Amino acid sequence: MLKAVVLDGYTLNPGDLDWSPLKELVDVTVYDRTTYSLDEVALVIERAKDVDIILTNKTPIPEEAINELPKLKYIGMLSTGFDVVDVKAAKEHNIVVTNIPSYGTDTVSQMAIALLLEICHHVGSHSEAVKRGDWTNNADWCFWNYPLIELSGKTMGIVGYGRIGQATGRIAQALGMKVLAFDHYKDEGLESESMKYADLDELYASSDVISLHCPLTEENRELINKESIKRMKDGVIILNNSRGPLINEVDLAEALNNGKVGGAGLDVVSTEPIKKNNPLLTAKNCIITPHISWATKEARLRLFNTAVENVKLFLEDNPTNVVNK
Ligand SMILES: NC(=O)c1ccc[n+]([C@@H]2O[C@H](COP(=O)([O-])OP(=O)(O)OC[C@H]3O[C@@H](n4cnc5c(N)ncnc54)[C@H](O)[C@@H]3O)[C@@H](O)[C@H]2O)c1
Ligand SMILES: O=C(O)[C@H](O)CO
Repeated sequence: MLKAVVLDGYTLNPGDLDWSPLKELVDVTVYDRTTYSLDEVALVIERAKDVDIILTNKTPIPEEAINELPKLKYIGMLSTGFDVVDVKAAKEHNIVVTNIPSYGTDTVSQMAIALLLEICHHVGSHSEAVKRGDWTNNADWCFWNYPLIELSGKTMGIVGYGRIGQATGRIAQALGMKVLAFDHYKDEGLESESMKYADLDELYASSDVISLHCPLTEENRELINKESIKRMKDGVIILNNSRGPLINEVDLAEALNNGKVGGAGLDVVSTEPIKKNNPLLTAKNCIITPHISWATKEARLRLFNTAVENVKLFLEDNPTNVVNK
C-alpha cells in the first residue's frame, strides 16, 4: 500500500464523515491541521517526507517543499481551488495534482446569494434588534436600520463564468437581475435576454453587484483595487467567495469607508484565518464569514467521495481531474 498523509483533515471532516474509504486504498495518516503559513513549510516537509501521496485543502505546498519530497508522486487537493500548490514545480517533478471540481457548485453559489441578501435585508441584524427589544419599544409598527435593497432589474457582473459563476448567475436571474459575465472562455449558448458576456470595462461600468468566481492566478491577484474600483458604479456591492487575494483589501476598505463601494460580502480574505489588523474587519458595510461557502455537509460528502475516487484512479494509473497536465 502506498503511504499517504492528509495535512489538514479537520475542516473537511470535523467528525461527521468517515475516513474509512480512504484507509482502504492507502496507508494514511490524518492530521487535523499542519500549517496555513508559508513560514512553517518545514512542518509540511517533516510530515510528508516518507509519503507517496499528500492530500491537502489549505496547507501550502510550495516549490520549497516539493524539492524536499523526492518520494512524492501525487497531490490530491481536497478543494476546487489549487492555488496553495505550486503546480508547475509539481509538474517538473512528475507529481500529479488533482482537484475536486463541481462538488461545491450549488452550495457555493447559494452562499454568494446569501451574502448578497444579507446586504440587501440585514436579516441577522434586524432579528437581533427585535430580540434586544427595539421593536417592542418602537413608536411605529415597523422599522429598519439599513436601507433595504430590491435586486430585481439590477445588474450582477460575474467575473469567472464557470460552474459556480453560472450557478450564481442563474439564481440572480431568478431574482429578476440581469447578468453580465466576464470569462476568457465564452459559451455563447448561455447568452439570453438576461445574460450577456462583457469585457471587464463594461462589467465594472454597468454592474450594481460584482461577484467574483474566478480561480486565483498570478494574472488576477488583486484584480479588485483602487483603479478597478474607480471604474465601478458608485455604491456598487462587491461579493467574493472565491479567493481573498483577488482583492486589494486596503483599497476595498478605503472604498467602503468613503462610500464608493456600498457594501461587501466576503467569505474569503487574503490571509486565513483573518488577521486581527485586516482593515476589512472595521470597514463600513462589510460582511465577513469564515470561508464557509463550501462547508455544507452535503458538499463536504461529495468532496470526500470525489477525493477518494481521485486517489483510486491515480492508483490505477488513470488519474482524473488532473490540473497540471
Ligand atoms: N469559498 C469557498 O468555499 C469556495 C468553494 C469552492 C470554490 N471556490 C472558488 O471558486 C472558484 C471557481 O470554482 P468553479 O467550480 O466555478 O471553477 P470553474 O473552473 O468551473 O470556473 C472558473 C471560471 O473562471 C474562469 N477564469 C479563469 N481565470 C479567469 C480570469 N482571470 N478572469 C475571469 N475568469 C477567469 C475560467 O475560464 C472558468 O470558466 C475556485 O477556483 C475557488 O477559488 C471557493
Ligand atoms: O476551493 C474550495 O473548494 C474551497 O475553498 C474549500 O477548500
